[in-house]
Amino acid sequence: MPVDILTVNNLDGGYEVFVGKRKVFVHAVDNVSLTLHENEVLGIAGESGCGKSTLAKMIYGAIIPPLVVRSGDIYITTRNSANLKLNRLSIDEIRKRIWWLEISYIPQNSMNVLNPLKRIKDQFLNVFKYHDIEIDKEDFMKHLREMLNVMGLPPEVINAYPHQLSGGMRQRVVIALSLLFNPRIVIADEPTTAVDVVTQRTILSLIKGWRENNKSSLILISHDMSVHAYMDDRIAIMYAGNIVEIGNVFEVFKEPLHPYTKALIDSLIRKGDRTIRKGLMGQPPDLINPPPGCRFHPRCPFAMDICRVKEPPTIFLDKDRYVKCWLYVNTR
Ligand SMILES: Nc1ncnc2c1ncn2[C@@H]1O[C@H](COP(=O)(O)OP(=O)(O)OP(=O)(O)O)[C@@H](O)[C@H]1O
Repeated sequence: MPVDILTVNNLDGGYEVFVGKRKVFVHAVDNVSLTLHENEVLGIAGESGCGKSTLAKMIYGAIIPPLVVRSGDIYITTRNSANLKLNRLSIDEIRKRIWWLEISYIPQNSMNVLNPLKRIKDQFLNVFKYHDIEIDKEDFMKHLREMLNVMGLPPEVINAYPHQLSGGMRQRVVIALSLLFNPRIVIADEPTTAVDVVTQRTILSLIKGWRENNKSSLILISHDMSVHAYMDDRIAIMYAGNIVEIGNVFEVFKEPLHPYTKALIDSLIRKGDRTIRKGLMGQPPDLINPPPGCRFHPRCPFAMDICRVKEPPTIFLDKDRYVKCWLYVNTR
């Protein structure tokens, strides 16, 4: 039985913003529940704007206005086996006890987060200072060289400034920084979208290798289904703030249940196939005013009357596989 190290229960939230003088709520994460197992890659897939990054920020505890969490709980089991309710901790406790040590976050476009005025070694040193961790200079340099090596970077990078490195190298430096203290959980938000495909493959392989060696868990956010096919153990499919399907990646690719999952998989280009892939018709809904019933119904080729008025229930096939769709009610 896999051990759950992170549990998200009915998490709900979004952005409180003004449209003109009117305050509105962008409901980006709608009642999401999921678990993350020890030593696994859980992918989160879905079109741009479906709430993947918002969910990641909420799990990480980076709740900065206008983002608000309206309800739900997040539990984490730390490396010393403490069970913590993350959303009960103050931001200071999260900073000191959780970030970098238990959970690291690689944000979107992270190659741009490095301080342009500081050499790479000083950026690593800052993380030690931030956590009040004293380290002998020689041990620090040794650890730094090791971390850069894990990410396939030469030792010369230590003394470089960010502008002296290519985009792919900066990206790998940021990933090495996030792995500095061997966190139990890494959340990587589109870690390779800003780099070319060859660099993308290299970076994904390096992350994969590091994770397998350290037996850490990875939440991997990407809109690219081929990245998920390569990296994931389980995959969660997100649509308009909901997780509409979750399951073992092989099972989901072999037998997708939700019509949205089917559409995402059908849009993948396959070797030797020269036909133009049909994209999914229509646009994701406005999350200020999402459609009633199933949020996917306006684009769903199988929509029934009930889908237009009532939110579908979550149907569990087993503990780790569920689908949120009326098509499966009374049929399984
Ligand atoms: N700071 C913000 N203020 C208001 N709305 C926001 C903010 N950030 C994101 N949103 C909205 O929240 C919704 C979910 O966005 P989110 O970035 O989480 O989606 P995503 O699936 O990660 O997409 P992408 O991959 O394009 O970032 C979108 O409608 C987006 O416009």
